[in-house]
Amino acid sequence: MITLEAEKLSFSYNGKTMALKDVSFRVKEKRIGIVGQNGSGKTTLLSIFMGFLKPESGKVTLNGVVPYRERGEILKAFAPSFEKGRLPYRMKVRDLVSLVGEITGESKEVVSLAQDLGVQSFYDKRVYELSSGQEQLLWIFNALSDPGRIPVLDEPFVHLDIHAYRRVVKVLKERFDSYILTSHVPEDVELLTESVIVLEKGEVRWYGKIPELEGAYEVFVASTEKVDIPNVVADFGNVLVCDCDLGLLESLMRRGAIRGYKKAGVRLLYAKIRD
Ligand SMILES: Nc1ncnc2c1ncn2[C@@H]1O[C@H](COP(=O)(O)OP(=O)(O)OP(=O)(O)O)[C@@H](O)[C@H]1O
Repeated sequence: MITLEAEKLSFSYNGKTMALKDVSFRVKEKRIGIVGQNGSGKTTLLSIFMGFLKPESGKVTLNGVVPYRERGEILKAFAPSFEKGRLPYRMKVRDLVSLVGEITGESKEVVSLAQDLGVQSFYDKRVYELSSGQEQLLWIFNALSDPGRIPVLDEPFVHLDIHAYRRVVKVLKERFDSYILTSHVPEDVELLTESVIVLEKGEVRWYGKIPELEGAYEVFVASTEKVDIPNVVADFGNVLVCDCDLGLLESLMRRGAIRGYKKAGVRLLYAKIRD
């Protein structure tokens, strides 16, 4: 179980950009998602929990440990994957995988993980030769390869194609019962986590267990179709978020006027965010 706690936590870069403002929450869960739009403060929050950044004010603990005071303790228990980190750039991927196997003492599992993630398809490349998506897969592999540590994944899907995305989702769902991940995509955190912290412009908009989110539906329409749907909260092109009646949606479905609908979940919180 992971317990993330923050109380009136604030952080600014260079004393200017307020990245987190008076953020408070307590989340206890095995799989936790941090979700928010670009620039909402996800990486900053994760960096504070990993002990890489010290809060300007307020309190923060991860499993009872104050991260910036005991970063060593945190990194013994958690394996962060940050896109902006460093990998041994001249090394061949195959050698890197072997090295990780030696370090963890779990060579067989490590090779099988590399295969399941699709990393073996670029074994003969050196790290500096990798595409963005391949490098990201390697970062994910790195964070997932130590069985003794809980993975912490910052925007793991951002450069991945649909096949790589599905492989990573499968690996996470089948092999890992505990991790923290950030994403700007509500559906990703709904698919992979049980509790979320929703950030909006450096503040917490909502936190808690995903099934506790009630209300509106997402309605899928073809872009050419003109459908009269009441109480539209937000319009994302051919996905509308509406606070409407289930009976109405069922009748629209029967008439073929809409393509489908589902509970809006985390997307409802996004729908209410205004630029
Ligand atoms: N090194 C930095 N120096 C100055 N400002 C920064 C720095 N890193 C982030 N910021 C600012 O802090 C705020 C939060 O950034 P952060 O990277 O935490 O957001 P994010 O939610 O992870 O964004 P994204 O989804 O785009 O990765 C933004 O306004 C960003 O411009």
